[in-house]
Amino acid sequence: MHKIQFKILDDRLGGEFPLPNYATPGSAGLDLRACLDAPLDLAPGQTELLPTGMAIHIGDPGLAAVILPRSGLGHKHGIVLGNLVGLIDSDYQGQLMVSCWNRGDTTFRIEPGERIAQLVFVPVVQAQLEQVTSFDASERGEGGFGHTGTR
Ligand SMILES: O=c1ccn([C@H]2C[C@H](O)[C@@H](COP(=O)(O)OP(=O)(O)OP(=O)(O)O)O2)c(=O)[nH]1
Ligand SMILES: [Mg+2]
Repeated sequence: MHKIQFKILDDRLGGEFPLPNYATPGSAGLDLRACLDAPLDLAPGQTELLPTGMAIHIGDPGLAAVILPRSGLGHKHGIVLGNLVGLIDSDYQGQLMVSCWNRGDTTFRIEPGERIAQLVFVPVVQAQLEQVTSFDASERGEGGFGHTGTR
């Protein structure tokens, strides 16, 4: 288990709002909570940047974190992320923010402390780009975007 430093920026976190934790031993994501002062009604098409009340410092360039939608909110209520996926750099020390987008057709109420998205830590490879003028041939070559067909 990796150790990642975090700071509580909203006193309700760890009090009335539980700290992020893995819901089951096999869970990949830590749920992030909307640290709102009052319920927020997100109208169809509306996007709001919500604070999570916490900051992390990953500190290792070989790791990053991604913020992903919760499948229940996304599928049943159309509550996904305005940036589709949030990428948290290993040197970011600010508050984790969640861009919440209501892509559905009904208003959705987000309650203070509600679990709105999930945080997944992922390995990262930083690459040094090496400029060339031609590549060794590959089977695919420049084919893409459906090149291999649909069946
Ligand atoms: O959903 C998100 C996405 C990003 N971030 C924070 C952490 C991340 O390290 C930083 C920058 O994100 P990104 O590089 O994706 O945004 P940018 O538009 O390229 O901003 P910057 O110029 O600061 O890199 O913002 C969040 O808190 N939530
Ligand atoms: Mg960036």
